[in-house]
Amino acid sequence: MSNPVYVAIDVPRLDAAKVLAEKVKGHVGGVKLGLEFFCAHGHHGVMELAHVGLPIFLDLKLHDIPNTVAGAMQAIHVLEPAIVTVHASGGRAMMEDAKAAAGENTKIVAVTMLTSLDENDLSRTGVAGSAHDQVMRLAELAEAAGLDGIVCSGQEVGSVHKQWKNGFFVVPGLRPAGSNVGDQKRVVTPRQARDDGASVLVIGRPISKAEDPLAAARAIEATL
Ligand SMILES: O=c1ccn([C@@H]2O[C@H](COP(=O)(O)O)[C@@H](O)[C@H]2O)c(=O)[nH]1
Repeated sequence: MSNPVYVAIDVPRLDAAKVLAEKVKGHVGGVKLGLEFFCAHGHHGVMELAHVGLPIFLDLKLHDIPNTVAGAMQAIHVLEPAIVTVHASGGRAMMEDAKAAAGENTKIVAVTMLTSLDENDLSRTGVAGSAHDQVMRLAELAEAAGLDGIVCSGQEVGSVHKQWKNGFFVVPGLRPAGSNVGDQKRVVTPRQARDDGASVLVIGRPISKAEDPLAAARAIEATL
């Protein structure tokens, strides 16, 4: 089985991003580039990181009207990302148009409820009910829109996996036992997420901020 860990490269400098990716590349399965990286370095930065030779996950969390999101998908087509994110709350038409505009080798996955949110945060946005129910509802919408899968926390991935048997599930908010959770609220260990059916494990600071990122990536790989 290939390594399910995608290392989140949330660092502002391109040279530091390349050094980190090169350092850990033997112990992760892919590289996740998000808003911080893409806003700073754009297409050029993604092409530079592609030289590392690992699949690229563009975590852009697109959320706009369908026509605009489809245009953004077409604009990143040339980068041949393995995975791209959109927000499920953008609605079914937006997700359908995103999928239609994507390259056939790119998986489109919908962010359901950010792992930095809990039920209090959800209720402040006007949504009553549990995180679990919100994730299940948006997963159903994403599946109906023809997406490949969703992003959810490890606390929900087991239930979603039972409902959507061949879905592709991206799980961030992962922390090796005893490590600092930071701004994440719905957290599990990488091993638990994998056992519950995660397809991709997104891990950022536990590797990127470790004193020795290579040792951290190796230690996480050994738990899987
Ligand atoms: O719900 C979500 C969606 C995306 N993310 C992204 O994953 C990484 C997690 O980084 P850590 O340092 O391991 O917390 C980060 O790039 C987020 O933008 C998420 O955390 N939760």
